[in-house]
Amino acid sequence: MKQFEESVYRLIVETSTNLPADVRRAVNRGRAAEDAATRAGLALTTIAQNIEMAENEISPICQDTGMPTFVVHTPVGSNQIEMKKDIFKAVIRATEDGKLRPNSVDSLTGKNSGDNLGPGTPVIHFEQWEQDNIDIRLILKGGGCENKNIQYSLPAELEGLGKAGRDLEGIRKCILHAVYQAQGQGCSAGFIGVGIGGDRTTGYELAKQQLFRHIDDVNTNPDLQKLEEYILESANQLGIGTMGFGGEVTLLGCKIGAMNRLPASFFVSVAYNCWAFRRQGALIDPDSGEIRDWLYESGSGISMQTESEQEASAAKELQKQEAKNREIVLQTPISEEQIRSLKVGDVVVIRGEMHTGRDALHKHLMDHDAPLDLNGAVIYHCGPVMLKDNEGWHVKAAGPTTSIREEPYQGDILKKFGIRAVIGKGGMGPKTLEALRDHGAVYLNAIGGAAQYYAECIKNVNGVDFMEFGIPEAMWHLEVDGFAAIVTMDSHGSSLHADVSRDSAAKLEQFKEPVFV
Ligand SMILES: O=C(O)C[C@H](O)C(=O)O
Ligand code: SF4
Repeated sequence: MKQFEESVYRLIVETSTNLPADVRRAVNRGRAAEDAATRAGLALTTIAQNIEMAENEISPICQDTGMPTFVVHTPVGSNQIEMKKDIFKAVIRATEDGKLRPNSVDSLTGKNSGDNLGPGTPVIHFEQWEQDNIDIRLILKGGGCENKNIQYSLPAELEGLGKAGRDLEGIRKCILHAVYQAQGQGCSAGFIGVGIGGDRTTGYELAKQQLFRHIDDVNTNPDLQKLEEYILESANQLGIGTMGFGGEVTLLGCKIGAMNRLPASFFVSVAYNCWAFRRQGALIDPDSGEIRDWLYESGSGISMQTESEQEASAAKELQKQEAKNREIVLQTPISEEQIRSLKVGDVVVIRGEMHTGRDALHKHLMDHDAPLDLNGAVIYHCGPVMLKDNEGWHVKAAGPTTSIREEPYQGDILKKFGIRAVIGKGGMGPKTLEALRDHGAVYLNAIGGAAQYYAECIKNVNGVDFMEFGIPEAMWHLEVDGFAAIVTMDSHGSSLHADVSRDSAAKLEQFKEPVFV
């Protein structure tokens, strides 16, 4: 099995950088259903562009390359111990090459192992089968969407939907509720895998197995097939939209599986996956270790440009120009006056220096000084993929992370350091909104997962602090130009996120009445 490690390496690179054909088609269907001139339409255009950039650059589609999870079927008699060693080696190499972000963090000390290895990471499931090939599949599911997974124990009382019993009706309500509670925070438009039954562990496992199904397959169980179709259609009426901006496209795929349960338990487990639905697989020759075939059609043949974009390049230029005219340039450091002139819906373009900061930094800044003056500064909720060579650090991928995690800290930190803008995704809560109003600051929503798109706006890495927090959590000082984002929370008390959340809660109630009786 000389080639096995190389084959696993190729599988990792392909998974991280080239979104497969079925996922691309689903995103394209979403684009066709959304009005291109809306905020959600704009977000989908950026997503489409980012998918092609990642493929061309052979760089991560999203900076969060997730929890590498391998599912391997091996012929009887294959040496799984050797395979595991090769998988580890391939993971280390892919991390060194910037195809995976170092994502394995000690839960007690916070120390990043730096190479994606550590207790419990990567995840590898082996299973024997009576076939000649090795079937190895990989999913890279990021942390933001993982945080939106949810498990229901029936019977339950669900917000907006009322009683959910131990039947298809109850299951239906749980799944709709799962999409609703994710809002835009898991980088909608998303895909969901649902596991009905099992125990708390196997229920989630079943849900994640569903994510390995082809998006266009048809469930062999007619009840579940109907439910899948119903959910896809109904979830898209919730009005959450891409990135939670509101709109027609909230869900791109729904796959449901069922297994037996204990008499006392009835779990419905939902695994939420962002649009950056990265999974691939290969059939491998058990003697040579070479790849015989890919298990999911490659995305390379599927263009992410709409027909009109391909045809009308002149019109596109005009559109671009118009968009440029509407944009507001924010040069850092930003004044309070400039911030006060902004309102929800404005598109801004940032020029100058911004500083990354996420969980570790926010906690630290609560009771420490900042390493530099942050008056008028922009904080970017981002954990980039970075590589170092003789010339210094380079950004390989740098999209936003879910901002709501910083809700306990953000308001205090804004005021303490005089920060004027926070960039992230998914929005923040009432405490931050109040601080934005009191202090004069804005929240800017960038497009989650568009890691190549934003990396291109970063012109220089000016420096870094807190490397001891690990690459994703360090405070990177980045020189940017043309970094576009949308004001979704302003300094006058308005929040697009609060509006969409309220509207979708009202829409959810429309699904209260029985459907499958
Ligand atoms: O960790 C990250 O970079 C992003 C994360 O996947 C998120 O969605 O918040
Ligand atoms: S940032 Fe968004 S696209 Fe990237 S892993 Fe997190 S949820 Fe997925």
